[in-house]
Amino acid sequence: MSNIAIFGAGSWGTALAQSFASYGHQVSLWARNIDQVAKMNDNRVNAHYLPGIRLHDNIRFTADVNDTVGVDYSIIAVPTQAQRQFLADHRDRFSGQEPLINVAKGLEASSGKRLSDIYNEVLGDVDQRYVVLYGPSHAEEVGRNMPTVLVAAAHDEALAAKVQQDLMNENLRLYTTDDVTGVELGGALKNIIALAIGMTVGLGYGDNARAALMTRGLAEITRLGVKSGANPLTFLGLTGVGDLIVTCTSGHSRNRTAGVQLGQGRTLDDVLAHMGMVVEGVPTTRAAYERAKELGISMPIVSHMYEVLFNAADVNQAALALMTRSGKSEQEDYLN
Ligand SMILES: NC(=O)C1=CN([C@@H]2O[C@H](COP(=O)(O)OP(=O)(O)OC[C@H]3O[C@@H](n4cnc5c(N)ncnc54)[C@H](OP(=O)(O)O)[C@@H]3O)[C@@H](O)[C@H]2O)C=CC1
Ligand SMILES: O=C(CO)COP(=O)(O)O
Repeated sequence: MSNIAIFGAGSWGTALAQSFASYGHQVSLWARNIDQVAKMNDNRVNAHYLPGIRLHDNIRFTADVNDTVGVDYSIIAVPTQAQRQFLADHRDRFSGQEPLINVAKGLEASSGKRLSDIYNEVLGDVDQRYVVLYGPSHAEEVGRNMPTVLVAAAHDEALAAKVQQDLMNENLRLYTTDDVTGVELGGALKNIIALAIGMTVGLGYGDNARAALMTRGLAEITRLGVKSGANPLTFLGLTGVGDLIVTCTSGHSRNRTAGVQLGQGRTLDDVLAHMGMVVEGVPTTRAAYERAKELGISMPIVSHMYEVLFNAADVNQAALALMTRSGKSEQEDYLN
């Protein structure tokens, strides 16, 4: 059994803590808010982020990152836009040898960068310690030990295999890959499509529109991914089509929920102010839009999402513009 530190006691960090603790691992769950730590200690529940679940006795709570030195694995579940600063603030804490497992899904809005790039920039070259653990997985289910299948991606295949061997349990199956780029892009970009799908729900569009958005969204994700050096097959896997399906179809999804509210006519500021949880697809839309421009890739859904989110474009007009693009060949258009 392993000693695991999890940084970020939002819904995902807490759910993973519960899953690992339930199967015998010792988990330290770090939150920045000392009052939240005290409440979790007293009540053994994360009332805001994962209500209704009694947290396992193998989890200890802390607000001190240095209280977690010497663990076998550090798992970082702080939202994407906060990770650069979080790592910089605690650079010494992360200067050890243990694997660093990132579970946040997104691209940095200010730079368009993937999280593996940010880790290397802030902590020095940590490619040999870096793992990304993604897949179709809502916290509300993982926290209740409902069957879930993820992918551990690492440049060092032996490290991915060690994570698989150490952390897999009967309700959390892990696959491995060395395609860090593909896994990071699939996990980040599906949130944009889930926002778009939510909008179609809010607008009263039908199942046909949603199936089309998922399929053509996957084409855009694959296009950006392949141009960035990813293996195209990764986008047919758990962290591509798998995560796209769960996020676009589940009532648990924060991105889809935000999209529904936007489709119903609420403003972005209002939706984000009342969500109470992170909506990664919003900043990632900005990042993906800029990356697509830099790389010269056509990403029409992402471009229209950018206009709707940040330039107050009308969502019905955006849908019409997508429907009336010039005719294309499906296969020829897939990677071009
Ligand atoms: N929820 C899910 O089902 C899944 C989420 N993910 C990914 O995990 C990541 C975290 O998401 P999730 O747990 O859902 O988010 P939540 O909104 O549930 O929680 C966010 C957590 O991050 C903390 N936080 C916010 N800003 C900072 C900061 N600057 N420094 C340190 N901590 C900070 C919050 O603390 P505070 O309360 O003090 O603000 C809170 O504990 C996201 O990238 C998401 O895409 C991946 C798979 C599944
Ligand atoms: O990544 C997720 C599911 O795999 C969570 O998606 P949301 O952030 O939209 O809830």
